[in-house]
Amino acid sequence: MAGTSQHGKAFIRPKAKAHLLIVEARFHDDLADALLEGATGALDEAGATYDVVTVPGSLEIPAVICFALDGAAEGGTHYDGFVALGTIIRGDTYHFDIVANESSRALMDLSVQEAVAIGNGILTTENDAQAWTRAKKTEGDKGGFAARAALTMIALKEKLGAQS
Ligand SMILES: Nc1c(NC[C@H](O)[C@H](O)[C@H](O)CO)[nH]c(=O)[nH]c1=O
Ligand SMILES: CC(=O)[C@@H](O)COP(=O)(O)O
Repeated sequence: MAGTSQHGKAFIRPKAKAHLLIVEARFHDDLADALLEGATGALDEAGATYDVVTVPGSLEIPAVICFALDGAAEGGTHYDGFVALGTIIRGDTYHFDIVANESSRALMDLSVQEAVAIGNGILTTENDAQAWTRAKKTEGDKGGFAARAALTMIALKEKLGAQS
């Protein structure tokens, strides 16, 4: 995979034990298993705890994060950060662009408008082969990358004194 790197120096960890929500889209089931393995492996390694919510497709992921934020405001579980996992593989129609662009846009809107720590592990690929290279924990490990990115954002929120 071109430009593969673990970007180790970019990652930091929160001081306290963090609790995250992984929101995984299972549109491509086997790839979802691979992404989840990477993400949970990275969170376990960091000593973080997590819940997992499964949705049908990547377009559903941002709304679930909103539900969790609403739930926390109503006295439910508070999550320090979120990991979004999914795979979008180009088909024959414009649908790919909608799912890829809109899921990403909504995650970015949430992260900057609501100051939410999110790691985006939604793959957007031309074909299955590209997706597998990126999803496998032993190769691109984009699930693990997204989890480490979420932990880094939680740590940066802490460091900069933002409300958790
Ligand atoms: N084609 C892909 C989808 N499409 C499904 C949508 O995400 C959504 O579930 C549907 O429109 C119902 O609201 N999702 C993926 O994650 N990956 C795809 O390749
Ligand atoms: C995300 C997609 O493009 C795909 O799953 C849908 O395929 P198609 O555009 O051929 O309907």
